[in-house]
Amino acid sequence: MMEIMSSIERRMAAAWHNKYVIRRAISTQILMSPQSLVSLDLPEIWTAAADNLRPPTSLNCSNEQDAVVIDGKLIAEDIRSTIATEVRRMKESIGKVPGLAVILVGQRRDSQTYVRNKIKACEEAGIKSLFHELPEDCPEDAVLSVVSSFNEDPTIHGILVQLPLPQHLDEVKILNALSLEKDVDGFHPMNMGNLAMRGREPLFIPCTPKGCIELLFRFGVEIMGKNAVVIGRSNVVGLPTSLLLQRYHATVSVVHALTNNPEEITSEADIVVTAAGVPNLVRSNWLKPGAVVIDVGTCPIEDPSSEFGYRLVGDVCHEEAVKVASAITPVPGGVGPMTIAMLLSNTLDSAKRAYEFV
Ligand SMILES: NC(=O)C1=CN([C@@H]2O[C@H](COP(=O)(O)OP(=O)(O)OC[C@H]3O[C@@H](n4cnc5c(N)ncnc54)[C@H](OP(=O)(O)O)[C@@H]3O)[C@@H](O)[C@H]2O)C=CC1
Ligand SMILES: Nc1nc(=O)c2c([nH]1)NC[C@@H]1CN(c3ccc(C(=O)N[C@@H](CCC(=O)O)C(=O)O)cc3)C=[N+]21
Repeated sequence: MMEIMSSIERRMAAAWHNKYVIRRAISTQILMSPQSLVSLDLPEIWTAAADNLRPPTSLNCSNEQDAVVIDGKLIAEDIRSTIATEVRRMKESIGKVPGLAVILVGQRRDSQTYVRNKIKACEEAGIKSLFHELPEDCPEDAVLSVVSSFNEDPTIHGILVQLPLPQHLDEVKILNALSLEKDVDGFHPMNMGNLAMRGREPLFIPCTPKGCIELLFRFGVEIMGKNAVVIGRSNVVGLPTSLLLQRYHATVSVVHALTNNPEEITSEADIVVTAAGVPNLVRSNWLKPGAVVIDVGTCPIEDPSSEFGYRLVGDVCHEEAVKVASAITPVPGGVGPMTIAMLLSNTLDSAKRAYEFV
């Protein structure tokens, strides 16, 4: 294990160094023409930042026309199909496929939907999935024992404990029990710590932040030197997103529930990633004309006219923001599908690492 870790760390450190070597004057342009920078291999994702330095081929930083709506669903489908091809190649070459275990405690309807979507996405990509459901009132030891059995299972390369857990369970203890090499959510303190530290590289980048950055890459949004604001500072989304944006040399401000003048701070940003879970928090006066807006927020609100009596809305007042921003993600159909695609990507990376498959 130490040997694997140190070799990965060496490669990551080299990529980090390269980024500084290639650093050059920062352009004031934000939005470039759509281009694909996806890489399924973690180290390449880092070095892909270098491609961001390509001169922009088009620019749309004014509010003269409506924002480009970034179709996360379409991009996620494309990534999932690339993953499916890689999984097939792995199966044909070494007779193995990646495996993901999902643990769900309790019966929250939203969690059940997310878990179902994740399992379906695994099936479509040829990734083996194991689903373990536990009752709401199950003891902590029962969850720890399931985690431990997946830790020991060599056909499982990723373990996901669906959050939030019921109140009586110690989330920290349970997440700490996950094997570091199978922490495809990237929530283990060792992964998060390595994400935060210069010259270190995590084994996994948390899926939602990774999906947000991937969307920025795909749309040719330059990150280096830009002002970015992340609204929210949770361990799951806000914190790792701010760390990741810093890694790509944005100047990052974090806005949270106790921030004074959040709209003033946010209106300075070229890139806004919002993950507060507060519908319509971000109004048009929060946004600088031409800003790129990534809306992570996913809140169900009552809507008798929709099929299930509710619909999902983001943190951003979409109708207003499209008039000001240069690009924006919708909810649904923006970051959500990317989160799932990145989960599959992390699971594939993990299996490749385990089997030393390149
Ligand atoms: N699309 C996707 O794939 C995913 C979507 N989500 C969605 O993203 C949202 C955030 O999720 P998560 O990070 O887990 O949520 P948390 O509730 O853990 O964190 C919310 C964060 O937002 C901040 N916040 C709350 N209200 C305000 C406000 N009025 N102004 C500024 N900041 C505020 C909080 O600040 P403080 O720290 O001060 O309390 C906190 O840091 C939710 O809607 C969730 O459903 C989450 C994961 C994946
Ligand atoms: N250990 C863990 N890892 C997670 O990554 C994790 C978690 N727990 N707990 C909950 C949050 C939330 N989350 C989402 C995933 C997909 C969509 C998604 O696909 N959304 C669709 C809509 C889905 C629908 O119709 O309900 C969309 O935005 O288009 C949303 C949210 C992952 N999370």
